[in-house]
Amino acid sequence: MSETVVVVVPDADILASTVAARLTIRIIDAQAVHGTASVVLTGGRVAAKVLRQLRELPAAAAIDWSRVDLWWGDERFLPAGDPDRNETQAREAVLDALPLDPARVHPMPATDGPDGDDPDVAAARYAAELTAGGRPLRFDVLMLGVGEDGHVASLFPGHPDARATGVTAAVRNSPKPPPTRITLTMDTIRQADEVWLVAAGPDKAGPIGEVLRGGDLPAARAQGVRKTLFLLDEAAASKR
Ligand SMILES: O=C1O[C@H](COP(=O)(O)O)[C@@H](O)[C@H](O)[C@H]1O
Repeated sequence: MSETVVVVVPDADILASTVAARLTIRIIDAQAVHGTASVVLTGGRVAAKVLRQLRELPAAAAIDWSRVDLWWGDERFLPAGDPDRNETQAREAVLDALPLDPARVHPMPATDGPDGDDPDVAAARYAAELTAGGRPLRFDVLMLGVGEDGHVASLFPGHPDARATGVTAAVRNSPKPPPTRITLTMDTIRQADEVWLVAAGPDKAGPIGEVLRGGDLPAARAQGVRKTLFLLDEAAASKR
């Protein structure tokens, strides 16, 4: 039975530092239990703040970064290095400064990658990477930002691609730019041990309130196998 916990802290800066601290401990604990840790990163403003905080956290020195697998929950389908790519933002925030094993860093394909600008083939390539060698879809922690409309990853409310099945999906005509994206499906998100929904600011209060009241938004269906954690600042939690 999955547990849902709501944590509210005063503001976005404190949220970023507490999420970074939780992530650090979660990775250390996962490595103690099974040697490695698998983390799914999200894009968006609060995610970048969380990653930047990792740079400042003394406890992060206890992580063996060479045994961390990094995946992404969604990606804006743009050329490699584009500043709007979630990967680029994560690299700039902290990844480029960490002693990661490049073979364990798994960005979603870019439009100038091996499949060109075909998002279906790129999404299929990522699904194959996720399941390579019969690897089970299991993540220690999967972080998600929450859009003003209640989207998570690139699963937008009412959008047909949000109902995609399989491991990953290509998204076209996204209501939020850029229009073409790659995303984990909801089925894949729900394979994570822990799902963390991280939201800050008054613009997130409406969807967060709706989700916590059991509304029918993608963010309401994003639940972990063991735990679903809402990590909010007071503004985002103000319409609970
Ligand atoms: O486009 C995206 O937006 C959401 C939310 O971003 P935010 O800046 O409002 O926090 C993000 O979770 C997603 O990964 C990203 O592709």
